[in-house]
Amino acid sequence: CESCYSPANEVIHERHVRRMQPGAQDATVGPRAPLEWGQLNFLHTTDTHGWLEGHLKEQNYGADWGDFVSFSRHMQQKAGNLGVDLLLVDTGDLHDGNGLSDAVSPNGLLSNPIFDEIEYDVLTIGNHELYLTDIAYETFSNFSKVWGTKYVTSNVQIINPNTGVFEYIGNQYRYFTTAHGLRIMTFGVLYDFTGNSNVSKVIKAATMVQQQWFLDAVNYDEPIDLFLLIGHNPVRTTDYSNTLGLVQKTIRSMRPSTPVQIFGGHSHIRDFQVYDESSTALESGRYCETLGWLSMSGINSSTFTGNIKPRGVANPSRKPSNTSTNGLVYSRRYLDWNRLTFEYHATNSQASTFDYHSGLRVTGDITDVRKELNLSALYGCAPATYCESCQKFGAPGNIFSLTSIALGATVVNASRSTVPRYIIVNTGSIRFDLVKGPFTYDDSFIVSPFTDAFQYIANVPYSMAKNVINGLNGAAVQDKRNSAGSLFGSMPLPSSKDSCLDPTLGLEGETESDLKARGITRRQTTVSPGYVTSDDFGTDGDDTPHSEIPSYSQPNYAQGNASFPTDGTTPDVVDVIFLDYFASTVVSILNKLGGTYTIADVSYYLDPSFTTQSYLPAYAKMAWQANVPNCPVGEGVGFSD
Ligand SMILES: Nc1ccn([C@@H]2O[C@H](COP(=O)(O)O)[C@@H](O)[C@H]2O)c(=O)n1
Ligand SMILES: [Zn+2]
Ligand SMILES: [Zn+2]
Repeated sequence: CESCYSPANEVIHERHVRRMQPGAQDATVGPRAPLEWGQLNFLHTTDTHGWLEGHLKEQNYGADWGDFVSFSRHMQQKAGNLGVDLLLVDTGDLHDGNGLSDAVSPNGLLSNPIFDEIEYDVLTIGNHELYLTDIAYETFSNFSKVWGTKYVTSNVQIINPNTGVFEYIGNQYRYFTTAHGLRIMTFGVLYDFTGNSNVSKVIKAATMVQQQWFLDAVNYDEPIDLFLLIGHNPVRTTDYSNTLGLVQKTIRSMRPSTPVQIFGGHSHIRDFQVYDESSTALESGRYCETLGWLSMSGINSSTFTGNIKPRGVANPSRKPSNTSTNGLVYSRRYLDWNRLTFEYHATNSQASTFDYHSGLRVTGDITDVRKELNLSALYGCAPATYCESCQKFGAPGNIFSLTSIALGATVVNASRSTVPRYIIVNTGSIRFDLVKGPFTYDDSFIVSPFTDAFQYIANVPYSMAKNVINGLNGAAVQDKRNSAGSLFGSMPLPSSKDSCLDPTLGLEGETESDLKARGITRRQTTVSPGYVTSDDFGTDGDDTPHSEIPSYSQPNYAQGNASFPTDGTTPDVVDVIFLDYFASTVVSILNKLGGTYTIADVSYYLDPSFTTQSYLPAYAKMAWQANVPNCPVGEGVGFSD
């Protein structure tokens, strides 16, 4: 940057450099309109998966957690000024997807304290807090203690290591009164997850809704103005993982007219569903790409002291259905996670600049942790971009074309290197696109964060082995994929100057003619590719309009191979290599194909320290290191440290 550096404002400089990416457009379309503020308002995050540094390679999602700290403080201040309530909600999955959370053991050790800088009112647990025992205990011993009564895990327990007895990781429910007097009962419900390690227990929703404590909480002896049902749980009731519908129905059967406001996650999409005339549900994407906004008015409460229709701002106006007569009205919005968006919606909070000291400090903490973990260390320079879903499976730019080559080249047991082999991974193990240009230590977690190890069954008859991949892809699915965005379609946003709004952006409530009166004619704007969401309220939920990114469905499993004869002949037997994550599924597929295998036939193909986190770095060192001196940093890529 030309002007922002001085030793005294190193943090601003660092962040500014991170945003001044080559190739930035002159102008692009920002938020479409100011937010509608109601009696009760929510900001919602979910499935952050450690992306607190923001998207360093996509300015469209380029804000970091420090920017979110400043934004949330502005919104709290604004809520106070308007005389309304604002609640901050998170619905889990804090790890597995970024170096900031995953380059330490246990995951989250350094990123959770950064995450904790947001003043959440209620939070709940995700499945990624429960796969591994050390992470489950980090969540129980540290995270849940930081959040106390605000951490609500209504159906998740863990063995207390001191007593040996199962207890709730957080609280079963939270009953609280808002700043303006609304009385709220909160439940936090994880979907019926079964992949947890054996120290935790996920009580099925169908069981939970029959438990006496739950029935007592719904029939609480204090008045309830609204049920706040949060869950790491897709909101769409047709999603096979959804159990929020059952919980909502149970509450509704006992409380016919009390509003139930639902926040979900896990399927990584933007979504909003109307459940009934006083229940709606919002899901706010993934990976710090989306900040969810929901506002509502018309809640009946004898103790509410605030404004039902705050003045000087737009108000929610949508009824859940055309025939609703109960007076409840709603608005929902999916905000793109960038400074332009945050600065636009933070206006009029009476603060003269956007950045709070607390926000700048958090940005500085992120920079420090990135340095400490050496996250920008380079493995190699990727010659092209490989995407998860923007290209057909099998296309050269599809990431599973790359993994197929990388697996063949790196998953090699020296003592069996001449035995032909198939190497199979679940496509859900890949979490993000791999971008042309520098492939860093951080990127290795972004693309393939899990620590699933390579197992195998030796000498499987070729006639059987060649059909395993099809069997897996046709077999009952234990895996789930849901990808909502793609780097392929992302475009950088213009950098908005620190502490200074883009002058072409209107202030809240300003029309085009107001702008003209201030001498501002907007520059030609460009709609960038990104989220195009359709939900129960229609197609106006995306705060920033985008053009649609192509999205192709992918199979659940993909494979590479190596050491097959090159003369066109077929081998008699091959090694079938797969991840321990789905070993039992492979055994059952082989048996369906005529085998008589048991899990005792499965052993490690490589040392279990070589995992799904290892093979892409190994491949990058092998194939992409020579490109490093000429690496095109100009592909929207820059380093923050
Ligand atoms: N060891 C693991 C754990 C999970 N996965 C993949 O992640 C998916 C769940 O992720 P969410 O963010 O949606 O909760 C799961 O379905 C697997 O695809 C994995 O590969 N290895
Ligand atoms: Zn997730
Ligand atoms: Zn999840």
